[in-house]
Amino acid sequence: MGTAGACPPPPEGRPAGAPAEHDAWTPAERDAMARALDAARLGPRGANPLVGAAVLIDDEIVAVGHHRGAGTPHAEVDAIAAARRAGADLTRAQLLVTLEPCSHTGRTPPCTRAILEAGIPRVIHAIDDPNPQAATGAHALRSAGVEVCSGLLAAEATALNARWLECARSRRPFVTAKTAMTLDGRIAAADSTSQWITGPAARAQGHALRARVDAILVGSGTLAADNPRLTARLDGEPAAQHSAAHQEATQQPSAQHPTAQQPTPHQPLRCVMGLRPVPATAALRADDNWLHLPTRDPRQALATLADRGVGHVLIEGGATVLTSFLVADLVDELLVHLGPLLLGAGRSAVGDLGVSTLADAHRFHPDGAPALLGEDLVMRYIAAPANPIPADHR
Ligand SMILES: NC(=O)C1=CN([C@@H]2O[C@H](COP(=O)(O)OP(=O)(O)OC[C@H]3O[C@@H](n4cnc5c(N)ncnc54)[C@H](OP(=O)(O)O)[C@@H]3O)[C@@H](O)[C@H]2O)C=CC1
Ligand SMILES: Nc1c(N[C@@H]2O[C@H](COP(=O)(O)O)[C@@H](O)[C@H]2O)[nH]c(=O)[nH]c1=O
Repeated sequence: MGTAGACPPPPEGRPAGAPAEHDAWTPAERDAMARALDAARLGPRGANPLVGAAVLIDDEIVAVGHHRGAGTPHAEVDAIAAARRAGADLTRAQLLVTLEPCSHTGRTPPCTRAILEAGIPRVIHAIDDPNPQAATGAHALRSAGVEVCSGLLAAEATALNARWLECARSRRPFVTAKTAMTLDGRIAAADSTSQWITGPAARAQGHALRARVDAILVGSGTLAADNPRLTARLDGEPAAQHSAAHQEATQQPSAQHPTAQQPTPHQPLRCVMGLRPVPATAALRADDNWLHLPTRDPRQALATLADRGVGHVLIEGGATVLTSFLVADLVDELLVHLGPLLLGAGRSAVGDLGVSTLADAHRFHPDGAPALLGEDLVMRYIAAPANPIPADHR
């Protein structure tokens, strides 16, 4: 546990998420927060932030936990459970967590309750929670007699969730864009055929993603060309060659569920964006869980989705719609599924971004290792906060 006086001043008055590093943290506290950040990275991107936690007793990390996505235990609860399994005496522990513990009941009970029930006397969180519903956690813990400090590795914690924090600030859904392209960057042949560029294993991962987002969006061009169903289905073969971390992050269907064409329990809201009316015969009208967004403005589309309670939307294309979200810097996460074929002509995955010189390129950072699913390469990228260009690429 940190020495008396090592706790930085209470964070009141500091804007949510603002870094406030302090030089009085012990090396063990720093190590534990670094482990919590590493654990956080294992979680899936989306409507929820990436959060990790570590339990420290006598300068020893006795347990680490992280959040695995909506509806699953929060990082604090995960770490506390792991500490209990290890037989740790939590009344002597400090809990280090990358985001302020929540004090509200969402899909899971408040983390403050779990901390108080465990009898943990000291909590260090890296950054404050910008969600007004959850942001009273530090106050609630202090009121109950827990010592609460914040600001340790705050810059790293802010960077980890930069795009999520931006979504929270601007009250818009987190945007994942997925595109299945050929080796020469085409998403459809000259005659508009595109099914299928990627194989069953990569498509199965696409369906697993559909099954965890709140909404899926395509443009009216894709609707006209493909008449897609846009449902989440466990079709395709289970993937054989990808890491456990990748499997967890994407909630890849396991080898035990190779069922063909079976709808998953959660279905996303199926959305089509564009001014054209949605034909009465469109497959996505199969039930009421669909929405026409009669706009070409991506911000307008996201505002409408936010009003409908959508926290995570998947943009599946086509190129025109994807380009409009990229131009507006509204793609937080980009998934590229690369099929081993060449077309030489046809629809490019991305249209004109208004970039005329390399220095203005939209840059993304790899988010985990690429995975080979069947014969397709699946790559995950995260957008930089404001697409800064690394110095060595200038
Ligand atoms: N391989 C893959 O991963 C995918 C491939 N595809 C393929 O892509 C092709 C379709 O791509 P694309 O033609 O680009 O179609 P889009 O699906 O991007 O739809 C474009 C249409 O959407 C409307 N629209 C919505 N927002 C905007 C905007 N910001 N600016 C301009 N128009 C907008 C316009 O129609 P309106 O007049 O209604 O406003 C426009 O014509 C098909 O061949 C399909 O098979 C599609 C998805 C994924
Ligand atoms: N062509 C292509 C994809 N295309 C996407 O899948 C949609 C069809 O969805 P559904 O009708 O529900 O099966 C299509 O309109 C487009 O959004 N996806 C991929 O993973 N790989 C591919 O090669």
